[in-house]
Order: sequence, then C-alpha cells, then structure tokens
Amino acid sequence: MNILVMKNKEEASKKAFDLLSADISNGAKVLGLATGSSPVGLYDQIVSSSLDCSQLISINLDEYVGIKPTDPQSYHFFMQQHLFNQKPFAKSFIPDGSNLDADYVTTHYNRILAAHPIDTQILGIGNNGHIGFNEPGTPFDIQTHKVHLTSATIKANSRFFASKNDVPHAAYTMGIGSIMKAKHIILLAFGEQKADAIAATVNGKITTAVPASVLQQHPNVTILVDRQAAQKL
Ligand SMILES: N[C@@H]1[C@@H](O)[C@H](O)[C@@H](COP(=O)(O)O)O[C@@H]1O
Repeated sequence: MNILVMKNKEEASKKAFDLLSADISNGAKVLGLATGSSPVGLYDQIVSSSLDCSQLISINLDEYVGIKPTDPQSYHFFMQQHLFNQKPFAKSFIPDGSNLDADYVTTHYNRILAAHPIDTQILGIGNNGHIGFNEPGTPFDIQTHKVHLTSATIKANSRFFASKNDVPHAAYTMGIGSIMKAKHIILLAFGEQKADAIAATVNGKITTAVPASVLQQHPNVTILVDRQAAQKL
C-alpha cells in the first residue's frame, strides 16, 4: 500500500487527478467510480481539466435499491451532476436501482464487469470500513450483490436525504471480489471521522470486520488522506 498523507482534501484531490491521468496516459480505459463526498474534489479536477473522457468507460460501484435514476438522491443523479453532464464518457454503467429483480441486476452487472475489466478504481470508505456498500462481515470473494445497509451506514448517509427515514435500506454493490480485480485502486478519505477506519485498513488485521483491510492484499493501492484521517496511523 502506498499511503500519501496530504495537507488537505484539495491537495489530495489534485494528487488523485495526477495519478488517474497518469494511468490514462499509460492506457487505462475503464474507470471504476465511487460516489459520496470523498471523490467530489477529484471529479471537480476532472471537470476543470482538458482530460478527454469520451473514449473511456466508467463503471460505478453501487446504487440504492428502490430509487429511480432521476431521483436527486440516486447515485445516477450524483454522477450526472458531478461528472457526466460536463464530461461524458463513451459508456457509463451504474446498477439499476429501480429494478427490484436483484438476480437480474447483479448478474447483468457481473457480465458488464467481465466484459470491461477495471483499470483504475476510485474508492471512498465508510466510517465502519465499508467499501462500495460492502458492509462489515461481507465475504472477500463476493461479486455484485444486493446488501441490506447497516444502521450505521443509513445514519451516516442520511446527510444526503431530507431525513433518516428517507434513506433506502438496501443497495446493489460491486463486491469486494470485483473491486480487488482492478489493476490500480485509489482510495480517498478525509476528516477525523475516517481516522479509525483508515488505521484499521492500513495497520489492522485483514478481517471481514473491516472490509477495506482486504486492500492490504492488493498489489497496487494508493491511499490518499488528509491529516485528520491520518491521525491514528
Ligand atoms: N456507498 C458509498 C461509499 O462508496 C462511500 O465510500 C461512503 C463514504 O462516503 P463519504 O465519501 O461521503 O464519506 O458512502 C457510501 O456509503
């Protein structure tokens, strides 16, 4: 693992942009993308750059179940707003949260992932160490699946909704096995509320209790943190 402690979120986002651009210059064509607040600075960098995304493919990690792509709280909407409206990709894939047929959605997404192996995967991390929506206890080899969100995650994500009651209780997510297949993983984490998760990810035991700890087994991971998220390293 390559751990880079940056002065602040902006510096970390710029560094993430440089690393991603270098991967693209070296032939990366398929980007795995994440939602949440952590990658927003990186998406801002992409939007204000001259990077051409029109030949790239993007595959997002996850989507809430029971939410329409047009819903402002959906991850579809988030990606349009923060990246795709300004920088369209050749193709962009996000699980279809409006389709309640979990078998169909997950099988279809696994086919997409098999057809387009991810070159560079962008990740955030939950306060409890989740990646994508792979909550503590998720097997490391799992592919795309439907998850029931923990109350901790529902509470943490309620900041994006009018109230906690509006947060969906389930999501489709790429599995840890799918994430680990990416050639390069860039994880972004900011703020002291991420400090425990980052310490457990970097220095803790590799355990399903901390899903991100599996990244210790990946050959090419870059972790970009600000000083607050690094304070327990
Ligand atoms: N499914 C997303 C994750 O992919 C993200 O990493 C996490 C942290 O979000 P934030 O970056 O806003 O802290 O939130 C959600 O649970």
